[in-house]
Amino acid sequence: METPMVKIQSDNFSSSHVRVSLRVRPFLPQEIEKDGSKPASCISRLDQVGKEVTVHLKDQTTSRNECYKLDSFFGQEDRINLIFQKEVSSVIPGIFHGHNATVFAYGATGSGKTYTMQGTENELGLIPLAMSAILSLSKSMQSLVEISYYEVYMDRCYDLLEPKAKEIMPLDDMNGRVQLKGLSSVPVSSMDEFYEIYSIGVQRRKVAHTGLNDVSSRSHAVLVIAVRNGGVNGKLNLIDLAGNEDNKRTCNKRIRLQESAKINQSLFALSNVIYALNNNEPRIPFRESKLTRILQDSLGGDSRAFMIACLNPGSYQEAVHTVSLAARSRQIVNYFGSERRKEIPNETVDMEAKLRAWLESKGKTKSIQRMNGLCSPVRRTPTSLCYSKNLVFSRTSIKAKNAESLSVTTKGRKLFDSEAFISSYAKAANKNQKPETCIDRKMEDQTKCSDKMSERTQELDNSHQNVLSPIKPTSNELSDDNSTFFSVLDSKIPITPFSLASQSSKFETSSILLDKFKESLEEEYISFLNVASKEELMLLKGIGQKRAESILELRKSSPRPLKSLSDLEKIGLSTKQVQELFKRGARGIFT
Ligand SMILES: Nc1ncnc2c1ncn2[C@@H]1O[C@H](COP(=O)(O)OP(=O)(O)OP(=O)(O)O)[C@@H](O)[C@H]1O
Repeated sequence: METPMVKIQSDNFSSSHVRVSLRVRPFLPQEIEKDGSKPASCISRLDQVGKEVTVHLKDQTTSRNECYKLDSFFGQEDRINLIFQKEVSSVIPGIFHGHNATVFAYGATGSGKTYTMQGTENELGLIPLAMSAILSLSKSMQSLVEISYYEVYMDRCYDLLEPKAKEIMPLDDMNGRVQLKGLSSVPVSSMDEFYEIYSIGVQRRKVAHTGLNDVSSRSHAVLVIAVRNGGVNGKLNLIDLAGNEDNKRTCNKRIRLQESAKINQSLFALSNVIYALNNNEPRIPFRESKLTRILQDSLGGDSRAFMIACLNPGSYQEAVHTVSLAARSRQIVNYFGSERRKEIPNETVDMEAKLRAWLESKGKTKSIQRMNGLCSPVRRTPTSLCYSKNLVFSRTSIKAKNAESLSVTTKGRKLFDSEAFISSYAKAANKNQKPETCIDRKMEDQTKCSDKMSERTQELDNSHQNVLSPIKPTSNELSDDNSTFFSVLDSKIPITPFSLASQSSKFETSSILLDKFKESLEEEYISFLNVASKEELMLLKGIGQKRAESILELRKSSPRPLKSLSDLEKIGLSTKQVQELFKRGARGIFT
């Protein structure tokens, strides 16, 4: 097939910014009905606003829907050449000036990653298009071009062009740059030479995986095109990432489960790195996986990177999984005021998908099982919707930090305010009901919640403020003595109706009151853990730097990952430690 003339576009990358795009492949012949009708696509709508595109995903069977923002979108009819022209060609001149660049294809198994990167006989992929562009520039600039090809499997690197080579080791050189010790490279001066060498590597990769009785890519394949232009070296990494997998649906076992955990872990690490770069975070977690460590000199700084998230249009769950991680990678967090915040469009996020991605990345399958039990489909979406708004509210609330006190004071009210709880629970117990909080409202009807979300932001703020604003206790039961409350907190200590023995009705009221109080204190504690800064977390008794960091890391997977106390087990705590932590935290309010 003839190589087309490659036009080089102007650079649409901002400094350190990793662009993230979505590509949807067409339905395959086997996915089309016998009568020729195509299944409905999980992409229901696209909105282009300025330089961003909002992708709306819809599950045709349950009507669940989500939307995410990305840098660009390529539909079923768009050719790979268009992706190359719009997103990749602009990075190529920089390689000749010593800038590194990376292109990743990310997505579930069978979503079209290899198709997009390698192409077919009829359509060139991003790899041959990039190679061709680099070769033509190298001729005019009289520079040398070499390629290397390796794979990262189970967090280990293997050369695909030098079969006898040992494992490749990433090592830091004297300048602090990562060198891949043992990686071979082969000079290339024409497309024919390239195809000859590259196809050997592709074949080796296939053979290696046929040995594992598997046809899908379970390793990340990295093709490096290195350019030596005078005294300047630059390179382009073209990466066909291993397919992300939902272990719950694939029922992976043993080696497959381990592979899958490693794949998901490295993909999550990659997403963390991209997120950190796009948000100008001071620390970029390159060392979280072998893949990110290898790419350290090709991401960030003056490097350029582009992630293309590939999608099978027929799988809503996969789409949510892929797009949420892709969108999370590019999400740029700006801490702006409440006025601006109201302009944020209704954006729903699948917390479960994100949390699952995080858990899988950590290989925490037990937690996933437990989570599956906890999250019923009915509960999921409204929870996600309102939690995300709740987060927006709470973030504003915790801006003002009081390092002296656990109760973080902001605009004249307290977050995690015991007094307000005591008062509102005392009132509620008399009516034998729990006072309404923003958390109760999460359980509202899904559609209502979605439609009225912007209106509800203010409402939620108000309800939260009502519960949290300092009110003097009105009930005698809880005004001074917290001992009963603490015996309720400690499940091992039976509640002894000591002073209440003679007044059974008073005891019943108190008991209901305390149950509800404990329940809601737990909810508020969890809410606090979901939004507090590291410093605020460390003010809680039992939470030191390490635990605070683990909670923050968990929060990277979703804006509100903790829904109950048992979710704290996901940061590696035992059930006993969680109970102890909560008890100490709750006691801390009163001491
Ligand atoms: N844009 C496209 N047009 C037509 N067919 C496509 C397109 N993208 C993918 N396909 C077809 O879809 C199937 C899966 O694609 P591909 O092998 O590229 O997926 P993948 O994401 O690389 O999967 P894996 O992770 O298992 O390697 C292949 O049969 C491929 O030919």
